[in-house]
Amino acid sequence: MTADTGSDRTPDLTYDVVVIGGGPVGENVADRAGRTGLTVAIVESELVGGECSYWACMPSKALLRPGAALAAARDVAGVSASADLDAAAVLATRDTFTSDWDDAGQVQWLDGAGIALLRGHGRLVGPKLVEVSPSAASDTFDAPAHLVQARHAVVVATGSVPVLPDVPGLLDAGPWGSREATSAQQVPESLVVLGGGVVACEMATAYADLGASVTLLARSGLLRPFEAFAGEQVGAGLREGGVDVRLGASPTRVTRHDDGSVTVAFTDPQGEHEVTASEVLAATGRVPRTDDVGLDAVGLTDLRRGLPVGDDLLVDGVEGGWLFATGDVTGRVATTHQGKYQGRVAGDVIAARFGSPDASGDSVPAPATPDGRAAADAVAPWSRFAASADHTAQTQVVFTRPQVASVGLTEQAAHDAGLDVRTVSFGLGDVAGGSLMGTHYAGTAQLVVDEARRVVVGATFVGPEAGEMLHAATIAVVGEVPLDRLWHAVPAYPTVSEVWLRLLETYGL
Ligand SMILES: Cc1cc2nc3c(=O)[nH]c(=O)nc-3n(C[C@H](O)[C@H](O)[C@H](O)COP(=O)(O)OP(=O)(O)OC[C@H]3O[C@@H](n4cnc5c(N)ncnc54)[C@H](O)[C@@H]3O)c2cc1C
Ligand SMILES: NC(=O)c1ccc[n+]([C@@H]2O[C@H](COP(=O)([O-])OP(=O)(O)OC[C@H]3O[C@@H](n4cnc5c(N)ncnc54)[C@H](O)[C@@H]3O)[C@@H](O)[C@H]2O)c1
Repeated sequence: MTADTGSDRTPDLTYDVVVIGGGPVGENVADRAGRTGLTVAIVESELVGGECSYWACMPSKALLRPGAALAAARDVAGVSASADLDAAAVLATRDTFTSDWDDAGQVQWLDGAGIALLRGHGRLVGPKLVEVSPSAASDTFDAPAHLVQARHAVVVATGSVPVLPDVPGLLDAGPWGSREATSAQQVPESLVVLGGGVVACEMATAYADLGASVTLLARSGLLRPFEAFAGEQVGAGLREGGVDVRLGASPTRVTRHDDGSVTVAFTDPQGEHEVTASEVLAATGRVPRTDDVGLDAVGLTDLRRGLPVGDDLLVDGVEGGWLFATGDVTGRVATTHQGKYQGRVAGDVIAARFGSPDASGDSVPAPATPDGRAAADAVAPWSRFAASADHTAQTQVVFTRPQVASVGLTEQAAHDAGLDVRTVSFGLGDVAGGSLMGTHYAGTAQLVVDEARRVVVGATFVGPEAGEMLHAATIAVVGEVPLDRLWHAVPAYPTVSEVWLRLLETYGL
């Protein structure tokens, strides 16, 4: 069903700001943009809360936590943790985290925040004009399309979609994607995982914990964008958990059999092989969701790498400074927390530029370019109107066993950026706090230090619950805290954080 398009049609509805996509990022933009009295509507074609709430972050972590807790308990001498996981109970708990795929709670939150919800598929049909047509997933499927006018700004927060590799037979085999892996109601007896990235490593861990026999086929190494030692330690952890990890393994054909099982043929440095399992999961990456959002209607094409934005989250090359993009669709971040950070920045820029004077007294510099940007030097980096952390301080935690937690630049990325860096590392099991955590507690902490400024520009922690150690490093990187001052941040004894002291001593302090 389509509406007449174009600016000659009278809009059915008008809001100051229209956000296309009600995932975690769109919700954050809407919330912040409304702070100075602007009216805001979110257009959502599926569930308010997006991928993260129902098929990504929350359900996947609910599947992973029981195995991590059990492994930690088993490693403590004197604790009797002989029980296995109760897979049915784990799946049932996961269902509570997704509210049984019902978004009523999030809709209630939107209501409370005064944000209008327009259920349906949003598509730009001209500058500041969004057509909202019924989507198959919405209960208004028979309703007519609406034309919605945005007085000031439209924000695209449509997320990303998975990519299926061009392997003969894979599409016909009806593979699982991350949605099926995070929402499965039964644990398959065996599972082949294609990919060596974050989804592959997390889901291989979860399904091995739940009792499936898992084979992971990674084209190269594991967790490639991270420091190499992270992938190596996660690979060792997966093998210890019973996963058959094959590196350098490229799938060549996938065949679904009449009995429901599936065979994956692959090559690796040793030759040609086959593995047959109950199910196959394609965890081979995602791309920004820029299709069917009407971006061509405002002159934007070739968006395979995402919607290009500046640090103010305004989309490059659109006149008038009204089109913003945030989250996965920008291609510059791929996690919920970094997308929500962008959402806060975009929301603040919109609120300050178009709303009543901000209670905080901050104001965003006036537009100075045709695409509505402030002059290049007018917005201070690290002000709340610039997503500066996108460049040098992105954080991520991979919830494998061991966990991988990182912030900022890897050693290689720092070299590529022309920095003269030195790395120091220390074993997590070699500090008193670590030894108390468990008999086999181990892991690695590494800092990447910019020698010219003597500040930390990157950090990676690999170990049990390493994610909880990350924020100290994030503060050091964002705050550009000199090592000589970090020396005075005294870690409590006996905690694993004492590794900070050991790292600084190793550096030479
Ligand atoms: C298995 C898995 C696990 C993950 N785990 C983590 C994790 O632990 N931590 C983390 O930080 N990140 C994690 N991520 C990444 C995280 O899910 C994404 O970065 C995050 O969801 C991006 O948020 P978003 O709002 O940009 O997009 P999304 O969450 O994808 O939301 C976009 C929303 O827009 C809607 N939409 C799209 N197009 C339209 C349209 N034209 N009209 C109307 N509505 C539209 C969609 O229905 C959706 O609701 C994980 C990803 C996967 C796949
Ligand atoms: N904890 C978290 O923060 C978290 C968890 C899950 C996902 N995510 C995010 O979601 C996004 C998607 O994750 P993902 O794991 O799908 O993507 P990814 O980009 O992390 O990994 C994709 C993997 O698929 C492999 N691959 C790609 N094409 C292939 C082909 N033709 N044949 C064989 N292998 C192929 C790649 O080599 C890589 O190992 C990522 O950006 C990730 O950061 C984050």
